[in-house]
Amino acid sequence: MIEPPSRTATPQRELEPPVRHPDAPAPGTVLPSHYENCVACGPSHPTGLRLVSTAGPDVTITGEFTVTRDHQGAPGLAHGGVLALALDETLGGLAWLLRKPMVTGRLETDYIRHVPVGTTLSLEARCLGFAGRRMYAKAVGRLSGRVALRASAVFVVVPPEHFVEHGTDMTAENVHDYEVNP
Ligand SMILES: CCCCC/C=C\C/C=C\C/C=C\C/C=C\CCCC(=O)SCCNC(=O)CCNC(=O)[C@H](O)C(C)(C)COP(=O)(O)OP(=O)(O)OC[C@H]1O[C@@H](n2cnc3c(N)ncnc32)[C@H](O)[C@@H]1OP(=O)(O)O
Repeated sequence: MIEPPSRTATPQRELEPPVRHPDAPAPGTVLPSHYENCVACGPSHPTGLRLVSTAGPDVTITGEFTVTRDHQGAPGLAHGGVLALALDETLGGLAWLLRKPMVTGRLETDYIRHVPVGTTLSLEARCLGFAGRRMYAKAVGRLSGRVALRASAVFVVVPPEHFVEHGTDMTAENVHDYEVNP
């Protein structure tokens, strides 16, 4: 089956420019984990990435995580799926600045350099803009300044009820809290 053009992470038309929400955390603010058991950012997850994100200027986010033995694919090297997780989380963090609930629709990843256990990956995500409910964004991951990963993504804006309907541990009440006081 041929995929419709809207499914690629490359915008097919001019995008609405992204607008940083007036209540977005100031640049330099370290963002709290959005869920304590999140495999990417949750402090309670026993083997998660414990990725820490920071608000950047405009509609950008930076993130950092240190690769441990829990994140291996080949011995001593990070698993590609784990690296995609780190990119997904950093890109998803753009929701803090846009203040819109959204889910990953598509994530295209280029693996450029291997990422060894013990190294710290520095990530950066930037919102390119919107086409209707679709949010387009790019991310890059660096090791000591050298590009190791690149990603392009489409996130889809969803109503807050999405997380109540499809998740567990979510009630209309705490989704509301999450929205107004994330
Ligand atoms: C709750 C309030 C929050 C407020 C926010 C405030 C603060 C933020 C706080 C915390 C957030 C911080 C950090 C987040 C960190 C990490 C985030 C991780 C994110 C994930 O890890 S999340 C899990 C993986 N993710 C899924 O579990 C999605 C499963 N999936 C679905 O739930 C549906 O599939 C859905 C909803 C995607 C669409 O379903 P739907 O029925 O609502 O809409 P529909 O199909 O009509 O698509 C509408 C338009 O999106 C286009 N579109 C759809 N799919 C596309 C695709 N794949 N590629 C390109 N474009 C796509 C269509 O082409 C159409 O575009 P158009 O209208 O222009 O034609």
